[in-house]
Amino acid sequence: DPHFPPGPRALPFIGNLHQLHNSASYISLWKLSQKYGPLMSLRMCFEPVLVVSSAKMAKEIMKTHDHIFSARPSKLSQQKLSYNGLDLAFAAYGSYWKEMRKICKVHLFNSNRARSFRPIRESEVSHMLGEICGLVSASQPVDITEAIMSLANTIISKITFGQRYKEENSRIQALLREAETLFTSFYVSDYFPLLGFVDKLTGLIHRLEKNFQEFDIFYEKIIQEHLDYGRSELDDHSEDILDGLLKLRNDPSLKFQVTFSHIKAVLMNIVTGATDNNAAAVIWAMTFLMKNPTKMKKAQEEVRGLVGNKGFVNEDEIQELSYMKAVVKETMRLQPALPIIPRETTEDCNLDGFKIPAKTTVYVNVYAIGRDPQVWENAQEFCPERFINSSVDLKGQNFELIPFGGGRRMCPGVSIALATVELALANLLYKFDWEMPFGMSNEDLDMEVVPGLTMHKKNALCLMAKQYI
Ligand code: HEM
Repeated sequence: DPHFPPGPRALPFIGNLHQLHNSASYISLWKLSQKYGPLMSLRMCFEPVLVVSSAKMAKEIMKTHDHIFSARPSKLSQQKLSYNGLDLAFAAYGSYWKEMRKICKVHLFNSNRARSFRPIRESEVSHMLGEICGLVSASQPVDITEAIMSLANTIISKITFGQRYKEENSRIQALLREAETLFTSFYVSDYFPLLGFVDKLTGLIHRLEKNFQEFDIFYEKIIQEHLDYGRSELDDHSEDILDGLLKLRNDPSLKFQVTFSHIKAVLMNIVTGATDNNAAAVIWAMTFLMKNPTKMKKAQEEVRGLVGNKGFVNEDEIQELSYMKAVVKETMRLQPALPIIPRETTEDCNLDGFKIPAKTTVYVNVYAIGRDPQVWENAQEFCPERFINSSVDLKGQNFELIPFGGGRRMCPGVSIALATVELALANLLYKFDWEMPFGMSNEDLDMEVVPGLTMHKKNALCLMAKQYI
């Protein structure tokens, strides 16, 4: 059809399932887009899918036609784990989502609140540095992956629930891993409703139900603890996100009554959306810097020059570290934590001369856009310098760099995320000199990715540290 963007041939029945649904689909789609162009059509079984792979087209759908491209495809696993779309991330686009988004923006993710978590971030980063110092004294290697995952977890759980998960930590970790797998599994019922029994036979439905129930018990317990202790009346503790959500239950100005299910659904978004993405950014940044020792040195000189012998980089100082911030942007350009953003059209739309029908699934390939040779010089190279004296930022206005998405559905947690990522990275660079473990060179460092929702480094990043200060 000449009205439709071009694309690779679809197979009978499954369509382009093999290209769209595999552990590195962002890479296979990026390669296909080099042949078929920045707007490409495929089929997921019988459903049409539009893949967007250039900054110019991302701007068309996230700015010019944002109101048409702001729905999300509705899939079984997401609906189940989001209490049937009572959350923000998977809610159907419409008045409910708008109100929920407003509530979250005003009450949960505003910049005042992001700032109020500063003491939590600073004390947890400091705690992590202490642990690493312990390993240094014992001449032990540092598992950066583990250190950063544990940091991201603790910070998000303290921000959200006001406490660590404590004894539940490993159980919550396992639940999160399982949720990630369930989010990215292929459900026959999503594409062939009449064959839904297949998902029962494979055990997926049972696993989904179990994961949902276990998370539900966990949220319920934490909610009860918050209510029982009358915590919100204690003035010596800063309000966590759950306190903020609980207060909304009796707010007459809201367009709907906030129930425990709404609250649990939003908690799910934060727990699954925030922790891993934050951690991945720091781990990849350290990996890139280890592979590029001159850039590592430059980043370390910047932070050490600024902070001197004070011993810790605080959040005011972070704002001065333009090279370190450029390292974060460059990392997110090359290894965006969420390489593909799913959207769906709500109406027919003309796009670049093509007709895109309503209810088309849209995949914005953030990974491909970050490597678009039309906008990025030496696109494959890790070069933070490209962001020095550049106005390109991560706030969703520069469509060549959209690791947090853009438009009305953009990530609302961007300030909370960057605050954690930058503080952790700056302190790792300031406090230690990093080397490969004995007998290894930086060429042995791989960039392999684990299949899943977040683009995680597959093999743990283990390094030797020498204390600088
Ligand atoms: C480095 C860390 C993070 C990255 C890379 C990231 C990335 C993203 C992306 C790409 C989207 C989809 C945006 C779109 O459709 O245009 C998104 C949505 C979302 N993110 Fe994040 N995120 C991060 C951290 C966080 C944090 C810390 C929170 C909460 C505290 C959060 C909460 C959400 C929510 C609730 C949505 C759904 C918004 C909606 O559909 O209206 N994220 N995120």
